[in-house]
This record gives sequence, C-alpha cells and structure tokens, in this order.
Amino acid sequence: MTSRFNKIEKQQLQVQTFQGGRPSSTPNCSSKVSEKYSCKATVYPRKMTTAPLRVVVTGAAGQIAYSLLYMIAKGDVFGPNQPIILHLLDIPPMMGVLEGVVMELADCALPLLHDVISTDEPSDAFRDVTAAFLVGAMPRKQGMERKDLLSANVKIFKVQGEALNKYAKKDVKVLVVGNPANTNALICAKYAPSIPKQNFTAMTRLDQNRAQAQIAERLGIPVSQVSNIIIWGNHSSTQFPDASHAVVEEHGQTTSVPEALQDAAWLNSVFVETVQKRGAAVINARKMSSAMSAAKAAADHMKDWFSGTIAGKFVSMGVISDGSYGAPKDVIFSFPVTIRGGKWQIVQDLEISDFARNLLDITGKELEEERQEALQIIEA
Ligand SMILES: NC(=O)C1=CN([C@@H]2O[C@H](COP(=O)(O)OP(=O)(O)OC[C@H]3O[C@@H](n4cnc5c(N)ncnc54)[C@H](O)[C@@H]3O)[C@@H](O)[C@H]2O)C=CC1
Ligand SMILES: O=C(O)CCC(=O)C(=O)O
Repeated sequence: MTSRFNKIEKQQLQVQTFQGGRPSSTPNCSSKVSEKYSCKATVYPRKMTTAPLRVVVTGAAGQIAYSLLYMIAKGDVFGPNQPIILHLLDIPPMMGVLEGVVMELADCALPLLHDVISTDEPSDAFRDVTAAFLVGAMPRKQGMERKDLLSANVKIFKVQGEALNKYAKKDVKVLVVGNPANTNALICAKYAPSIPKQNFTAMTRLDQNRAQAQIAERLGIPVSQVSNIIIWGNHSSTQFPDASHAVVEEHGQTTSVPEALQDAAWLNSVFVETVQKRGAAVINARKMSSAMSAAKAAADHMKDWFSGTIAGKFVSMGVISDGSYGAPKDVIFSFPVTIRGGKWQIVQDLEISDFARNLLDITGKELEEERQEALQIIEA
C-alpha cells in the first residue's frame, strides 16, 4: 500500500511548487497516486528555486523516526532552502500508525515539506532517493547485546540493499541506524553492488555525542567547546571512545582534553565504560532504547555528510575499512573522518597508544565475527 500526503482538493489550493529549479503553478501530480489524493497544501517562499530532494526513512512508524522526521522536514539536515519529499517505509501492520505520523507531518505545516509518500513497498520507498536513513529494525531489549539482533535484522538489510540497488540514485548516501548498525550496513552494501561501498555508513555519531557530553560535563563547560572525540570500531559495547586527540576551546585558546582534564585514570576507565554502556543505561531507565538522541545523531551525521566538516575538525562514522590503523579490512569500522564535497576521508597519522591499540583490536575482532555470523545467516 502506498499513499501520499495531502488529500485536500487540488482546486482549493493556492499552491506554488518548484520542479527542476523552475516554479510551476500546479504541484507535482504526475502519478496515479497523486491524482487520487491531489498534492501539496504547502505554499513555498517565492524565492525557493531548488528542486526537492527525495529522502527515505525506514522504520518510519517507530520511535526514532518520530523525532527524526520532524528534523528532516524542517530543514535541520539538508538546509533551510532545500525542499524535501519524504518517502516513509514501514511494514504492513504499521500502516495505520504511519498514517497518523503522516497526518502529524501535515499538521506541522512545514514550508520545506513538498510531499510525503508512505508505503510498505520497498520499490516505492527507495525510488530515486538521494538520501536514505535505514532505521527500521528490531531494537534490543533489556539484557540483550546488539549483536543478538543479527539474526532478526540482517535479512532486512539484504532486502533493502537489493531495493537500493534497483531503485535509488547511484549516488545515494545511506546511513544505517538499525542495530547491529555496522554489520547491517556491510550487508546492505553487499546487496547493492551498483552503488559505491563508500556510500554506505553506520551511525556512531550518537556515541560521539555522548562522549562529547561526558567530557563537557566533567570539565563544566558547554558541549560546543569540545570537539574531535573519536569513536573507533563497532557501535557496540566494544567500541573505543577515544578522547586523546580531542580538544577544548575556551577564550580563544585550544587545549587538549587530556591536558584540560588531568585525569588519565578517569579517561581510560569511567569515561570509556560510560559511553560504551550508555545505550544499555538508557534502556534500563526508559525501558525503551534511545530515540530522541538517536534521531539527533542521525541528523548530525547526514548533515555533515552533505555539507562537510569544519576545517580542523573531524567526526566519527562507520565506513568501509581500508585497513587504516590496523583495523580489519572490509568491515564497517568507525573512524575519524573529514568530509568535503559529499565525500569522507579517514583522518590519517594519529598517534595510537598501546592502550588504544588493544581496544581497537578487540572491537575489530568483534566486527570480523559479526561479519562471519551475518554471512552465515544470509547464505543459510
Ligand atoms: N546506531 C545507533 O546509534 C542506534 C541504533 N538504534 C537502533 O535503531 C533501530 C530502531 O529503533 P527504534 O526506532 O527505537 O525502534 P522501534 O521499534 O520504535 O521502530 C522500529 C520500526 O521499524 C519498523 N520495521 C521493522 N522491520 C522493518 C522493515 N523490514 N522495513 C521497514 N520498517 C521496519 C517497525 O515496524 C517499527 O515501526 C533499532 O534496531 C535500534 O536498536 C537505536 C538507537 C541508536
Ligand atoms: O543500545 C541499543 O541497543 C539501543 C539503541 C542504541 O544502539 C544506543 O542507544 O546506542
């Protein structure tokens, strides 16, 4: 079942929409679905001439999507001048809930939201999309590790890889959020051979944001003054949150985090463990997994990928490993990256201590094991 946003009669609307950079007096009503429901009720600022970007969000009826969709549709990710067409995918039993989400999106009256397509058909969801947020998957419950989700979730990412391969733009940027995110991203890329492997990433930005918040709190400064924290490896409890290259900027002065803190013992123990186990701590407290913070991190990740990183700053993303820093090749490993022109590059030549080496090896080994297990499940 596929349906579109606005069921208001076309004739009643004073609509201005823009296609291919040129304003047109009627909305995009070319498909049969659009004829049935008519199109947008949104009146755009007159100077908006950018063509809409098609963005898919899977798991659109779920809790992360509930926060994420609003951020995307109001311009937090692709900018305040970029109209958006949202493609929302969920499974058939969730179509009723999704309908409610679509109603709420309409009720937000967001000027950038050009259209919404809600569907349980991957072919409609992935058609012509430029950005893909792959959120839809089963979340972990109390007492589970994220890799316990492999058997349930990895098959979803095979199907979605195949659909991306067939229907999405060849330069689509894919962010996998659904756990275990790194290995799901690897499987998704494997089944989308016509799209470069560099276009498949996994989310470790939530871990980066958590780490940044921990350091800021410890130093009693705003998070905006802390940067260049690295998350190495897997989005799991083996990840290595590394503040040894991070900096604090205060009163025009830059200081390294270890120097500002003067507490190596805390950095190498409490800090690392708190970030590694933060997801579980939220589940224990909320009885549900992190959603608002996950949505914010997904928005941060995609925003930086599309618009680039600031000179001198880096961010962490799970990307296809080329073996940098002794990480295993051909797994999705979280590295520090800089981004220019929509392309990420792994930051090279950072010093790795013996302490860091040990933790990098542990998380790399886990990713190799997950890859093997995922391939066994897929090929069984
Ligand atoms: N990488 C990260 O940092 C984080 C990852 N996660 C993961 O994100 C995923 C989603 O979390 P929530 O939104 O909280 O879960 P949720 O259970 O609230 O929503 C998941 C949605 O996905 C849908 N879904 C299931 N199979 C699908 C399929 N084949 N196609 C499309 N949609 C499908 C479900 O029907 C549901 O609506 C979980 O796997 C969770 O563990 C959550 C937080 C952070
Ligand atoms: O920890 C989980 O499994 C749920 C969500 C998550 O990945 C996280 O909060 O980091």
